[in-house]
Amino acid sequence: MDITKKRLLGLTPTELKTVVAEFGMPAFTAKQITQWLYEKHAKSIDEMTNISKQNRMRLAEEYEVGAWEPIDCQRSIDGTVKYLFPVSCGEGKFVETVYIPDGDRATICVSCQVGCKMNCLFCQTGKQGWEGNLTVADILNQIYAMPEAETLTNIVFMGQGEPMDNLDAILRVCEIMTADWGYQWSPKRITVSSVGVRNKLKRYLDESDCHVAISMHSPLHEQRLQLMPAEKAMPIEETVELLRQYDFSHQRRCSFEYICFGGLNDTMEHAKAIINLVKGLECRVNLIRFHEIPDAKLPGANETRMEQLRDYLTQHGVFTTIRASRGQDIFAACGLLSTAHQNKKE
Ligand SMILES: C[S@@+](CC[C@H](N)C(=O)[O-])C[C@H]1O[C@@H](n2cnc3c(N)ncnc32)[C@H](O)[C@@H]1O
Ligand code: SF4
Repeated sequence: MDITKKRLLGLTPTELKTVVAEFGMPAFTAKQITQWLYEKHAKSIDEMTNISKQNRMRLAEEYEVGAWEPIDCQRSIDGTVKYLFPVSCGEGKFVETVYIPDGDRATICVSCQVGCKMNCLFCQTGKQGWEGNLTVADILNQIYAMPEAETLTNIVFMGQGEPMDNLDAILRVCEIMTADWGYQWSPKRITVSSVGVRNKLKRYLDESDCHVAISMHSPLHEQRLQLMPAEKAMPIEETVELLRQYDFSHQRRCSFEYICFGGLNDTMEHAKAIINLVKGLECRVNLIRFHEIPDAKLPGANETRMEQLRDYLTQHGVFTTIRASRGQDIFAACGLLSTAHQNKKE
């Protein structure tokens, strides 16, 4: 990691062509670098052995690959691993990234911001406040430099931050992950989660084929507003109305995340309102247990009511599952990520 150098990671073939042209190198060098980055996952310019030694040395004067290793990791008893990655959006800043193995699947939960502006009442990242947007290289690096990178089957943008608030970078990462010249992943393996942000969500839906997950948490305007200030700018009804304009009946999936707060948002009134809200939209609902955070006086999930909610919604045509809480013992579960402490320490 050399912060005085520019990073190749995150650049597209077109951008790499500009870079090599500036050095007076042949245009095909851009293709070679693209392959070293996104097919062979080289960690250093020196590994790019089909580029002449002299050109590698010239490139390395200004650039590095930019694969920055995690500086810390914590392991949960359930196999989940939480990494602490350095990022470039401000001195001494870090984000957390979670590796979640599950049978023959392995999911990475990626962060896109240091903290978050959205200030949801129940979220530890929200409590941190916003400290900066990650660059494309910072986001991609969490996948690139994760020790388990080769085993990954799925990516979820459900770590720190609101993806629609850093949309250019998110779209670029999705492009690199799915492009023929990139990782060549199917968009079906990537899910971007959002609270719903006006104009941005539409742009994401238009410009990407990856799945979308919307954090609903209440179908009722007043209650959602209390839990999530973002409801003011883009009410859940408007979000659903927008989603109705897209086709989720084939490859692309639309899901809603719903944290269960016992007695607060898991009643029959809520169940009926959810069914009414999503009527006619091809979607599924994921119920999540509330992972308690300090200073948020919200009730934990009631398991029985959660199961009743799941069954009622499913019986009424809204396929619903309960998401397993993973990595709770190392504060890696949904909504528990925060780097406020590490950032300050630095
Ligand atoms: C941390 S957010 C990041 C993605 C995006 N900002 C969003 O809100 O959808 C990922 C998911 O974690 C959920 N979450 C946040 N705080 C939580 C908590 N304390 N317990 C359980 N889930 C939580 C969010 O509502 C969201 O569905
Ligand atoms: S739940 Fe998502 S949008 Fe809300 S504060 Fe946390 S990270 Fe931000």
